[in-house]
Amino acid sequence: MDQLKRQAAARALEEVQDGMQLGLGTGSTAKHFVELLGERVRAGLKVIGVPTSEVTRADAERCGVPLTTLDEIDRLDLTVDGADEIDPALNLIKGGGGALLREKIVAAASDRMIVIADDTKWVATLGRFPLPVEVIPFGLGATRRAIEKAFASCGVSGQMAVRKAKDGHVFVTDGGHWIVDAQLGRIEDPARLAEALSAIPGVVEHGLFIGLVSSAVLAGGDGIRVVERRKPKGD
Ligand SMILES: O=C(CO)[C@H](O)[C@H](O)COP(=O)(O)O
Repeated sequence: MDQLKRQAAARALEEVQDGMQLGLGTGSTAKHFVELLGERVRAGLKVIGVPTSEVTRADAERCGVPLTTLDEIDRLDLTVDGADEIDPALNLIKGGGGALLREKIVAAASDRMIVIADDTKWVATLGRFPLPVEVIPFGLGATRRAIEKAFASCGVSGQMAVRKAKDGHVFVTDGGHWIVDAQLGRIEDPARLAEALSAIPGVVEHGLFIGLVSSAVLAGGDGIRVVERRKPKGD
């Protein structure tokens, strides 16, 4: 599986050109991309990256990839990131690694986003992977009830749990927030659900990435498949 992730990362690296400003994703697949990018940088490629998490920042620094922030620059040419699920419209569930907020800010600031994954992430309908919803700890009970209402209004329901870290304590995101993971099974209308969740005051962000991806690079036993989004981003 790790080999497939690296293959997908290597294919995405072919899209990187000298002088590009890049968004650097988070997770085990995105880590391969950062490592391979670092090899190219050490061989003379000139790029600058914006990391989507503190973990990716540390990886990029270790690999020698020069970094900047979205305060220093306005736009990114390309973001390369992983995903937990990818549907045929190239909508995603992200946030398994807990970096969904910065990942979405970076993706939204990018002209193009390439999602890289092994082909087990490809699904007909999003929802089997628990949907991460990043929340403010204050008033969590009220926020959870509002989330349940939003789910019901979109015809979905399922158990919700505050994410725990490996040490058993509540998982805290880079932004200091918590994550509620919702086991929904099937999300028939992810765009509608995304809108409903975004309207809740205690929800900082959610893991539905709608209309942000330009193309998906999927690595499987039969090789690499590149799926392009039908309409260019922004249209
Ligand atoms: O959204 C993410 C982190 O917030 C990751 O991209 C997603 O969890 C996929 O990770 P991996 O490549 O390790 O399977």
